[in-house]
Amino acid sequence: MELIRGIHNILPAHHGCVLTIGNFDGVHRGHAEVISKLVQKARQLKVPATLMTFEPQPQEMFRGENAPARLSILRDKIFLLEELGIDRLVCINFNAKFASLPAEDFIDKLLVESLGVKYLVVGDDFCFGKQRKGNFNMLKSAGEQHSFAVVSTQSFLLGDKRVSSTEIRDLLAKGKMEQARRLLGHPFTLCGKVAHGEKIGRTLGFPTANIALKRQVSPVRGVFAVKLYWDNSDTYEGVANIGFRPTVNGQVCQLEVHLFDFDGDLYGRTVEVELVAKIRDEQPFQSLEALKRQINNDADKAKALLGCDAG
Ligand SMILES: Cc1cc2nc3c(=O)[nH]c(=O)nc-3n(C[C@H](O)[C@H](O)[C@H](O)COP(=O)(O)O)c2cc1C
Ligand SMILES: Nc1ncnc2c1ncn2[C@@H]1O[C@H](COP(=O)(O)OP(=O)(O)O)[C@@H](O)[C@H]1O
Repeated sequence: MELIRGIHNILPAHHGCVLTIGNFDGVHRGHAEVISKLVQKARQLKVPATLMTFEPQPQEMFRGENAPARLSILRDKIFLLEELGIDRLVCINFNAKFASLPAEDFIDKLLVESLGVKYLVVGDDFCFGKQRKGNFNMLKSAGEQHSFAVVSTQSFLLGDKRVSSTEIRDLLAKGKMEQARRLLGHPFTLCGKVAHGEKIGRTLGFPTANIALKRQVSPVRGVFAVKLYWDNSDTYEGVANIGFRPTVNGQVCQLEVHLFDFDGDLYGRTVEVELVAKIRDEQPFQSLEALKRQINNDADKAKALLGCDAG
């Protein structure tokens, strides 16, 4: 998959594509359905299947910390979109300048002149351009004028439930990991770099890799059975806490993972943590001793949930 970062990197050679536009947060089963149709059309028209997305996500630019917690960071999206057969990802830096681009310019300059769209798939509630004046009907008439088809995505249902990023966030917040996984079509993971912490973990007998979530707000909190891996590593199993660590007066929300059969050095490594099942909510403890006893318990539960050997 080719990654094009920023409008200025769209070259004349990129003219001609089938396109879909959106956040694709989580790259869930509804997204996968849209992408599969797009890829089919691309193969038929012999042009690249192209997806336009925004970084940060528009709500993050407009609402800052009040934006909903993300299901996937760009790195995860790239991986998942590539697996689904997207040939080109156009990632637009969503800043005040881009947000003020008039809807007509978005269509004429970007979609028609630069990208040479042959077929466009968007939700029929898709709004774009300055003051969000651009809409589906406007795209439809531009399509008639420049001879490209504009089709709307259908809601993808699992059972009687519409698969949406909001629904998945709700399931995750309630700790319903298996249901969330079903709607996502893949496990929910958090990704980040292992940083130095306060070195308390090892004194408790539970070294914990502290994984900085940077600006990512986690849609989940609490204690989980997890799997952890990086690049082409083996998969390690463990138990993790995501929260503020009230017992040691933590100030920022942090992901901490203790791995069961590991005694290496993880500092500086970018790791992916799959949250398999929730064990409990985070809570304050009277002493580190009490916390240690609880973590022991959590580790046993995690081992049972992951199907590891007891002990
Ligand atoms: C499985 C697990 C469960 C945890 N649960 C809690 C908890 O309920 N409350 C809390 O304050 N800290 C909890 N912690 C976080 C510990 O406070 C933290 O790992 C410890 O302070 C070590 O910090 P350090 O890695 O910076 O040395 C938990 C950690 C793990 C690994
Ligand atoms: N079983 C293990 N699980 C997690 N981290 C481990 C393990 N064994 C060794 N480590 C290493 O120890 C570090 C965590 O030790 P800890 O005392 O909690 O220090 P810190 O406060 O810096 O996280 C990890 O970042 C990792 O490099």
